[in-house]
Amino acid sequence: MNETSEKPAVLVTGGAGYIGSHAALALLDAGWPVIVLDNLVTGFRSAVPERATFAKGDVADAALVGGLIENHGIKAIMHFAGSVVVPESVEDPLKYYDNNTAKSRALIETAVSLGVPHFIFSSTAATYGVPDTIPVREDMPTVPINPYGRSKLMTEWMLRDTAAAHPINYCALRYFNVAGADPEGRSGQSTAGATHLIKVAVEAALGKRESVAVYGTDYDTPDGTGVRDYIHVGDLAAAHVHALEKLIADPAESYTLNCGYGRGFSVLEVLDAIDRATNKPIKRVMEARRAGDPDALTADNSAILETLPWRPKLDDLDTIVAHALAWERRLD
Ligand SMILES: NC(=O)c1ccc[n+]([C@@H]2O[C@H](COP(=O)([O-])OP(=O)(O)OC[C@H]3O[C@@H](n4cnc5c(N)ncnc54)[C@H](O)[C@@H]3O)[C@@H](O)[C@H]2O)c1
Ligand SMILES: O=c1ccn([C@@H]2O[C@H](COP(=O)(O)OP(=O)(O)O[C@H]3O[C@H](CO)[C@@H](O)[C@H](O)[C@H]3O)[C@@H](O)[C@H]2O)c(=O)[nH]1
Repeated sequence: MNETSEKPAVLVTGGAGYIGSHAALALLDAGWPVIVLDNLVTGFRSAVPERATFAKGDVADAALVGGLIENHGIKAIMHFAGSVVVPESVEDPLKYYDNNTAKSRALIETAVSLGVPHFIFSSTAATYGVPDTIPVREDMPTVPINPYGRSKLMTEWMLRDTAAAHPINYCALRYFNVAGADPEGRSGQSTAGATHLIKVAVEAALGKRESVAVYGTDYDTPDGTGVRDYIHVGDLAAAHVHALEKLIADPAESYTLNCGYGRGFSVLEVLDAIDRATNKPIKRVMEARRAGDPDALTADNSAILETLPWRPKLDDLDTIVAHALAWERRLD
């Protein structure tokens, strides 16, 4: 029996990027044919798995997207394509409202017009802003504090309203802090000029940066540095495959789910883990707080655990760091 031929192809936008390339691998491993659509603005052609079909282009190009949907019999879209740098969204908000909001609207419209029944969206914990209490639940207020978070929240709203009006269901996955790399070394984060803590710190550990800035040591946390819920990109990719299966099984239901482990690590704990892994201390430079950073942000993940058969398998900080380091070494 050929498992692959039984499953319809999935359109993965942003599949040449960090998280999308891991999701493409997870889909292929589970027997789903994958069509990657990416304009390579921040992604890499080499990150697209060999077993996937690649189309270079923009998610707002309705003729291109429509052709892919019709030619490949697409029944589900996983939408990772977007702009992801929070400080840049403050400096250039219209770029974010264009690439994340307006272009998502165009993609959703193409999906609806061609009857694509399922849509999975990369949302973010940034939709919560600075929550009053942690761990944060999906039904708590969404008050984003930057254009990036607002650009993503608006797309969640468009999906909610569209699913109420048209025969399409969706799953918005709100990622917490994504880190690590494919355990088999097939993909990882190659982003140029990355700002994410674990990526920056493994670059420093391997001598690609002088030091790591610790942004703020006076937060209301046990050691004074910011606390975040780091989720391994492999577990996150697996959650997408489960979400797809759930949308197909329950076509009348849509979901908004936190993707995190429900526990946090401080900046210093992350740097300690990397020091342990390399047996060499990274140079730390204590700096002022970065604007807009909450003290602590962790996920209440009971909804995803109740809704999907997803279970974390790589939820260990040392594992996340080891895989991030292994990928960073391969980039040399
Ligand atoms: N990295 C994180 O910690 C994190 C956290 C929460 C949410 N997210 C979301 O996850 C998604 C993927 O993020 P990532 O970290 O993999 O970023 P990334 O930059 O590595 O990937 C984004 C990909 O989308 C492509 N792209 C951008 N605009 C496009 C367009 N208009 N048409 C076609 N392709 C386009 C880029 O070339 C790139 O390959 C984003 O939507 C992001 O907002 C990421
Ligand atoms: O060089 C650095 C980078 C970060 N940090 C701190 O490390 C923590 C994590 O920061 P970072 O890795 O930049 O992630 P966040 O700012 O928490 O935001 C990420 O996680 C969000 C979800 O929570 C996503 O929406 C965003 O896209 C993504 O940038 C924060 O306390 C930062 O202040 C440092 O101290 N030094």
